[in-house]
Amino acid sequence: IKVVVKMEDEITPVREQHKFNVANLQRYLSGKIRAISRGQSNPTFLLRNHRGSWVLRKKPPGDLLLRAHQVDREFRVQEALFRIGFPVPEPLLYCTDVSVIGTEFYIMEHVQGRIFRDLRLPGASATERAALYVAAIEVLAKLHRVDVTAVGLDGFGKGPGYCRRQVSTWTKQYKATAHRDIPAVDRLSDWLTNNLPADDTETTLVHGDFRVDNLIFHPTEVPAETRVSLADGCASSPPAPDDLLAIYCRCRRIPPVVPRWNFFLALSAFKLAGIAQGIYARHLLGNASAPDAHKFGDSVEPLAEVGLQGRFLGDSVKPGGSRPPAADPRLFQQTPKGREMLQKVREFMRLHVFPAEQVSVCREPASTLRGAKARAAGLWNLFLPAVSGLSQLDYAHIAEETGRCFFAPELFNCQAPDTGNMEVLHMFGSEEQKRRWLEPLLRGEIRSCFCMTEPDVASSDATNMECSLRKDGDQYVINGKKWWSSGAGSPHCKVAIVMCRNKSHDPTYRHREHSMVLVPMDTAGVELIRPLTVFGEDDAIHGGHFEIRFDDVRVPLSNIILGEGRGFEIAQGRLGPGRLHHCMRAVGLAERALELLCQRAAERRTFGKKLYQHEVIAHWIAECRIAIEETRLLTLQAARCLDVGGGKAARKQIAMMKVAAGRMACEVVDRAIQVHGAAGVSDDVPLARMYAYVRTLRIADGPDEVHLSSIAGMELRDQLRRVSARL
Ligand SMILES: Cc1cc2nc3c(=O)[nH]c(=O)nc-3n(C[C@H](O)[C@H](O)[C@H](O)COP(=O)(O)OP(=O)(O)OC[C@H]3O[C@@H](n4cnc5c(N)ncnc54)[C@H](O)[C@@H]3O)c2cc1C
Repeated sequence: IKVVVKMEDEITPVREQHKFNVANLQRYLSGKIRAISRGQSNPTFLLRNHRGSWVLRKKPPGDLLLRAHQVDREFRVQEALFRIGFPVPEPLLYCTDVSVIGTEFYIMEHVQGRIFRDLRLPGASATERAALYVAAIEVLAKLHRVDVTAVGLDGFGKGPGYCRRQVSTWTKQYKATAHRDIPAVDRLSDWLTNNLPADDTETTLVHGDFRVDNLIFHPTEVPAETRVSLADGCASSPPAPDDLLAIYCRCRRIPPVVPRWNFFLALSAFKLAGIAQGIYARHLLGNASAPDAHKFGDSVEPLAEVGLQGRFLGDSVKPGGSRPPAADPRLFQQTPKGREMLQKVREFMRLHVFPAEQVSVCREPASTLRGAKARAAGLWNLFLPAVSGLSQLDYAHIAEETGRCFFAPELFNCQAPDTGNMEVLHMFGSEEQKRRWLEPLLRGEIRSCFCMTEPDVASSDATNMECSLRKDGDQYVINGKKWWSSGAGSPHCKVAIVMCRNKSHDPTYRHREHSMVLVPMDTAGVELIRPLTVFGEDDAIHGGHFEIRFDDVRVPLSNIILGEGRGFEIAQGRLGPGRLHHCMRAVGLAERALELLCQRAAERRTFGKKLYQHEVIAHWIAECRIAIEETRLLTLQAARCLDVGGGKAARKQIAMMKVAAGRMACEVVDRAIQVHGAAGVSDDVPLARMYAYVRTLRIADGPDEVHLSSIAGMELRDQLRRVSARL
């Protein structure tokens, strides 16, 4: 991200009133920069020749507002910031000789990148959008952290009293340009004057017009440090104001409290009203640069009204301080598209899924017909942000809904392990691998399985995996045994992603010995040995969990995903979203179990009372509700972290959610079973099957104990970092 003065995205002819003497400029620049002038439509100009391009910034022509357009100050600050590595374009020269082009000007590096004129950041994905907003806030905080004295700007500003000066300057500027009486502006000015913060002593560098469209973002990337630092902030898309404040405070290393927030909101609106009035006045004088300057006159009064509203907001806010972000339901709002899809999924479940479930209590396999209906309704592959356009947070709400019935995810082509495998292929697959496997998976034409766990080694430590990988000419040869390969028994399962190992005997290579390889299920040497049961049941709804032998299985070298030794990297990418989907489904399942519990407690009588009238049962109901809400918030928080910071940044939240969801769902279903008495363990209600499923959650995708150890490790690391940051 680079903080720069504004430039138009498109080069347009120089406006008549902005034209200057190009020959003079060329003469002046010869020996300094060789540049050819190509005008732009505002006081910032692109200079280009065969060697490169530069940017010229000058004062606008005509009578100017008091203390506005001080390009000499801009240049000086930019120089100071550039010296300390702050992301501004390199300032190159300043010309005070007004005879050259009519005003003072300076020239700086031309930075290439993305400028978003539309603050909704069209073209950026939901994840990227949130990250870009957060990056902007981080840069702002970084600017405010600059030590003015240390960068040589001591004495530059006027020191303490910033708020008082701001109110007075903007009042004067507004009055100098006002074309009619607007009482709201006067009232706002009076309120600000009479309500200045008592402690108005802080001095920092202030960018007078810090907005997203005054920033240049990297052409393609979001800064790596931004993605990582989002882990704690967990902003959504676009991030909520409280989130941005929390991130700002953290980056400035100040307590998460913003005193007199209402004053600053009102001041911002007042300044905007003043700016709008200034632009309109320049339009009346005929030297406005904005093409729609004539419209600004109409926005002055509404802006002042907004400022007056701002007075009534809380006197101070504590982003992430007075209340944890997770407690604010706005943090987990879906995008409009996400809400629309959730509604559609709910309606689909009501019309096509729940009625089918009653035919054969949660056991009816997903019918092709219902799957086709879901697909026709556009409810297909919703789990994959790149395909569905939904964020993880959007999909988390949908996964909760589909979690209420065992076979529902399959109807929407959102069933594990295919979802994780599709994610792997989408993120890491070659074009050929995508064409051959991802596309038919996305169309729902084939199924897949994921072969990581092995019978002979403790697989919760993935470095133990033994299944071997050996190169032989233009082929890989795989030998080993896997088990718990879910879905492998389905007749539609056509491909396995197999975690294999190329042993190096060097302990430093432990995490670089494993690779993931695509193995078509019909390859010679792949043998399904036996299906495994879960609590004695075959659990065959998605094709069963199989033990598989790989005996001299040969595949082309091009079947490796990402490259040799990249298995762990892929596993990290795969497991984040997959775990999130499991957990949100567990929340939906727990909701369903609580529903059944309450129905039973309300209709069954023992010892002269309805079950719920026994206090112990009433308390169970309350405890289940609390546990579900807690887990949902934790899970949605993990979804937001994933959206904003990616899998690496969301690791701790994902691990916490994974442990909490399995435990919570087991507890809720167990209580529902208890309330049902013997019926609870029968097939008349889906609770026994629900229990079997949620109990496996505490083992599958890594047992609770392993996650607890890694949460503790990350927590200790974070705590120690905080301590060292304070020192
Ligand atoms: C229903 C179901 C579906 C599955 N689907 C798949 C699939 O599709 N593909 C696949 O590859 N695998 C699958 N698995 C396997 C699952 O991922 C593994 O069972 C899991 O990773 C644990 O490995 P393990 O069974 O070898 O347990 P082990 O590694 O032998 O661990 C046994 C126990 O040791 C304890 N333990 C382990 N490490 C620690 C520690 N650091 N601290 C304290 N205690 C510890 C834990 O209590 C753990 O439960 C599935 C499992 C189930 C139940």
